[in-house]
Amino acid sequence: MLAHLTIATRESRLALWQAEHVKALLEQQGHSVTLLGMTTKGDQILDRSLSKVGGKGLFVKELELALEEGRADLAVHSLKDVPMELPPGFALACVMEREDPRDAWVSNRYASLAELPQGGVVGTSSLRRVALLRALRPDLKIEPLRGNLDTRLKKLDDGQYDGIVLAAAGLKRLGLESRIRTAFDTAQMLPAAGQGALGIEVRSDRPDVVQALAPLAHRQSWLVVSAERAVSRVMGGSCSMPLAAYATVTNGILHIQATWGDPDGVLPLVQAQAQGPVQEIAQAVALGEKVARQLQARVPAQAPRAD
Ligand SMILES: NCc1[nH]cc(CCC(=O)O)c1CC(=O)O
Repeated sequence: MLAHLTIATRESRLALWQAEHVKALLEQQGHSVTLLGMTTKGDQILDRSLSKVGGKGLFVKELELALEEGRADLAVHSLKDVPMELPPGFALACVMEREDPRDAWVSNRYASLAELPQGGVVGTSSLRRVALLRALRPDLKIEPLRGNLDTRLKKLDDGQYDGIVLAAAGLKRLGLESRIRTAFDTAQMLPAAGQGALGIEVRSDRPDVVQALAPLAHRQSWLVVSAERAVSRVMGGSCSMPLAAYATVTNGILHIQATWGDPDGVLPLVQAQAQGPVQEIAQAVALGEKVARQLQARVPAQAPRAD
């Protein structure tokens, strides 16, 4: 059944690109689609790190309100920004084909992190990136960097940093791939759960919208991000914890790796991995949970837990 659908979206250039992308795909299916742009708290608060002001949920609450009030039918999110547990009444209707999941080194001075001299200044506010960078290069000076992609690139170009780390997916979507000097190996900079994938949120009582979205779902991407998000969920994954989780599927076997970092940067990184056959989402989730339990068993008892 064809429908008129309204997409709630943030108004950053990346969020609008993603919403337009979904709009075009739904129009190809014969639906008519309009966008409803809105600003979220996460877009407004730029002077503090997300982990201090309330976490990932800050980017999705306003959009959920629009769904709840019937002003919109679906919300398009970078899955990385979507909390592990959605509030009651909401569901992830679909996960779309994943873009490049890697982190990218962006710099006007150095072609790679390896070329950066001792004590170089790197910009990032992601606790995961901070923990992984510290493990790779304990000499670096890591400075906070927030804002949307254009803001972050502007701050780099103003000369405040020798280099910054951004998700390759966002740069590629905005036609800024040329800014990527090197894409980090996933083994070196393990991506965040869901990085590079888009998720579409709906109200749980809208099977009609879920049905309209079915052709946009990408099965393999859904499997891998389900495993990754299970790691975060078990670990209590708020963004006040440096946590990386990355899964791939080859010949029906899902392989997942995860890394836990100490928020205070004192304890060494803890790593775990698992693999197994996957046909159903539940199997992917079980592998993610297994990796999370391995991590938990290896995190030193005195480690501060995220609150
Ligand atoms: N936290 C912000 C955010 N959310 C999604 C992306 C990039 C695109 C994606 O991962 O889908 C970014 C920017 C970044 O981390 O550099």
